[in-house]
Amino acid sequence: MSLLAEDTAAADLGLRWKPGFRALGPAFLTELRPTPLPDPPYWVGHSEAAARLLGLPADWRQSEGTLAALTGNLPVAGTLPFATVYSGHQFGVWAGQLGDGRAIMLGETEGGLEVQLKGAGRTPYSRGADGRAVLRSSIREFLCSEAMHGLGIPTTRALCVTGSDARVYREMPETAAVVTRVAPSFIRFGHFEHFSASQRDAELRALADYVIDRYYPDCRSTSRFNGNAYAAFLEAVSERTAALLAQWQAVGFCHGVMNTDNMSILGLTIDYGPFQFLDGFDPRHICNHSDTSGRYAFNQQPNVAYWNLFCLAQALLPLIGDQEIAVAALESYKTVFPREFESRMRAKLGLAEPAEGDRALIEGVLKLMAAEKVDYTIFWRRLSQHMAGGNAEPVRDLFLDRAGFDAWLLSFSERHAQLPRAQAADLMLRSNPKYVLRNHLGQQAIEAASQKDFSAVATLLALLETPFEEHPGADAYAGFPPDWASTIEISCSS
Ligand SMILES: Nc1ncnc2c1ncn2[C@@H]1O[C@H](COP(=O)(O)OP(=O)(O)OP(=O)(O)O)[C@@H](O)[C@H]1O
Ligand SMILES: [Mg+2]
Repeated sequence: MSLLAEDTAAADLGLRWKPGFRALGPAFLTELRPTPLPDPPYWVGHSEAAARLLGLPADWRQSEGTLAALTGNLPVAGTLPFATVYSGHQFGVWAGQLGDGRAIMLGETEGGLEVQLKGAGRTPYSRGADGRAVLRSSIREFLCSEAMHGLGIPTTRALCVTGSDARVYREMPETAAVVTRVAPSFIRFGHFEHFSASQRDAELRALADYVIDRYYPDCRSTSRFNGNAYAAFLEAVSERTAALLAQWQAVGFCHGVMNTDNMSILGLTIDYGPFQFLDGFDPRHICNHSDTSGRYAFNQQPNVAYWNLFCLAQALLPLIGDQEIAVAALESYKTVFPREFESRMRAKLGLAEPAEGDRALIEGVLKLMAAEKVDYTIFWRRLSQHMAGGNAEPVRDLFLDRAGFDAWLLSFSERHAQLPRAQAADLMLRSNPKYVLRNHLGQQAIEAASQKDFSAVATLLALLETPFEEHPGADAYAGFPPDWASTIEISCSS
């Protein structure tokens, strides 16, 4: 019997729904409803861009029941919510079954977007935890999802955050919040690992076929790997992941929890927990306070992604059928990542076309920055402004080693000597954001929101949606982090 059969009231979001992932059947998910929060919900933040993406009506927040429905307090008309099962490797160790312990899928829209409520209550996969998310981590996830999109980086999106005064206990009492997330698919490497590790080959095949048919149809007609569609799929995921990692490294984004259950099969950034945009450039920066060994340090990320892809390859092995082919399907990661990374870094340097010596130019400036932990975002933006006609002094001022910087700047200028400066400046200003979601900015918005002032969430969102624009009057959001920023400790607790 339908879970909705007994509903007397449901909110109509004005969306049409289709079975999507749910059609895979009960081996993959458990149907259940979100658990209502005891205290009335309120809006904390919302993204009109995500609303347009979903095809919501212009007055979507005004329609009756929407706030309650997106907090999990009222069913959404036409949906049969569920939680999915996955497993994964956490911090390099097999963790066994995990699953959506607090993310509940409402369903998939006719437009092909899945909608999830993160923090909407316990599921059979909660493993003793409370199924909730706290306000601070929900604001961070909401803002960063939309910020990544603004930066042009593939990501799950966030429609809104709703809050409630309901208590949630972490290290201390906090309040609950729910993020409405949106993505073409929330399937992770861990979904494949789950069925492979438990030797359920039929389910593994059904899942792979579903993902290939929906998201990687070209793999069916591959001429590579003796026409092995599963190997072609693995290669395609490797390449998307490589391209994603290149973007993370170029923008200075540290994910913090690159477990295989937090790796999207579509190459999207997923699970915004202890992430951080670098302040000073420190390649070994560890953003997750719980990551004591530095497994997920900034400069480890490309290798970790490859390690995670290896886990995916292992999971797909029963389908691929040949170890050598599986390993071969991972190979392109090693060429796509450096190629994409160099291309992104060249764009940051205003270089549309490659030339010999570019790698040295990139490595040279990163080395100088690392030596003095120069602010990563500010450096690139000031360099862009210099290219756009500004004086070199503001860039120079970032370095104590003036001679070292001057030598680099000379080779940079020589590289640009024959190139049109306006075009280079334009490329740089489109590649080097002025605004990123630094920890302290998120923290200020969180502190205001916890006093029920949600204006800072909205202000930050507006800047982060178009981070390459100047936004006159908002320079305070583009400055150096205050001293207290380095004392912010963000851990897995969320
Ligand atoms: N408060 C909680 N209640 C129930 N399950 C939780 C809770 N926090 C984390 N989990 C579960 O623990 C596992 C690992 O958590 P992790 O922090 O990677 O994910 P998450 O932030 O909950 O969600 P997602 O990856 O969907 O963004 C997942 O199975 C997750 O659902
Ligand atoms: Mg997760």
